[in-house]
Amino acid sequence: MNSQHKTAQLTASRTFEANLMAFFNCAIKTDTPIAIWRKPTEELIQGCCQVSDSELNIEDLENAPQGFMVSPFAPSDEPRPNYILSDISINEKDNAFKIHPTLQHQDQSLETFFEAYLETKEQQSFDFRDYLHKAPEVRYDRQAFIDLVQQCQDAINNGQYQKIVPSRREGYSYSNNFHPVKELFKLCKAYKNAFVSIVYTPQYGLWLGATPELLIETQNEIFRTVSLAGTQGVPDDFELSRAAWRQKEIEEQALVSRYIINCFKKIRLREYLEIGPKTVKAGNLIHLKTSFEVNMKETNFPELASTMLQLLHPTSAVCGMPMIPAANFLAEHEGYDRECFSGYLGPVNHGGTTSLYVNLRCTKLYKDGGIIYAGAGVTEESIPELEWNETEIKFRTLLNIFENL
Ligand SMILES: C=C(O[C@@H]1C=C(C(=O)O)C=C[C@H]1O)C(=O)O
Repeated sequence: MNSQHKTAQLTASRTFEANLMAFFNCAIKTDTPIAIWRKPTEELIQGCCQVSDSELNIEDLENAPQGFMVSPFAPSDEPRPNYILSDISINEKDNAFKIHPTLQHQDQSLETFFEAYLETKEQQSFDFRDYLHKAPEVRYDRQAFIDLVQQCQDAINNGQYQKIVPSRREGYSYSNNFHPVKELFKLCKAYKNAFVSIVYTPQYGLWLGATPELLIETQNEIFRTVSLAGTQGVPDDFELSRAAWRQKEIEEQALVSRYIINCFKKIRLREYLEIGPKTVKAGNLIHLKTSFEVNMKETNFPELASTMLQLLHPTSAVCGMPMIPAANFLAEHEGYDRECFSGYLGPVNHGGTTSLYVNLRCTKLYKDGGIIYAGAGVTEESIPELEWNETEIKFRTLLNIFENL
């Protein structure tokens, strides 16, 4: 049977959630890079995996093949693979696997994947945990984070920095019926304005998240980015018109906006639309957000996305200002490797659109539990205990959903 007929058979008469779960399980079992995502304000859940074995490092977004980009926070000396090709894809609307045309004739990897899929689908006892590594031990240490915030402030007061964004991580255990795909469906329902995703690659492991922060988007000739900072925890029924911000948050967010404008200046881009700052709700939190929009055709910047990606990441929303000294400060003092937390990820060249998000409100999943990550922007006005509280409420964005079975 050829793969096309087989894939039609594979998905017939099963719900999308069941197909997606089997797709995910099969990818984990066969160590195949996979991404599943839902964009903010959209309903459509989509997934893709790469069965061909090229390891790609893509910098040129404009000419990239359809796929999913995932990149860690810290730069590396060697180019690392950062791409999952869309060899096999599925979406909620069609509920059927699609095979990328370039693969139709090179079927061995497809055959192998779909055989494993059929086998996994029937395997009642399948447990994704069996294929993951054990979690590193992470000590709960409130004082260590408070001391780190204090160190950031001392450095800021010495005049070298305007802002530093320290972060921390914490371990948690799963309930028995925890499954990443089930959690993704719950996150999609709870957080309409978030980019919700699962990513697995042999190199970076398994990540699940619901981020409020767009890094860059291109949709036909329109380029977008945002500056997002300032955080307050709010109840479910909070009305945005009641939001009040302290000078600290207003300045902290303005700094991120200035950073973006400076990047535009560096490349002599003068025409952009700036909207905000506005208060936006992201789950249990509110933030200040300014949106920037550029018409790439009118300004004659067809490769703006690739250029801005190089200039923007890591923004002063997740690293600090000035960027390189702040990144060095964090590498020296933060005490752990952020891996994909506060890196970026998202679909590239799907129907003329590329959308990359900052990987926040995310967790790495292991055999015996998860590790959750959060950071907080520190300026000279920060109160260390409040920055600790901010990381605690940021953890709740995901943990409230996981616990609410
Ligand atoms: C670093 C994080 O968030 C960033 C920092 C924020 C802040 O300091 O207020 C707000 C949104 C994000 O840009 C995180 O969520 O872990």
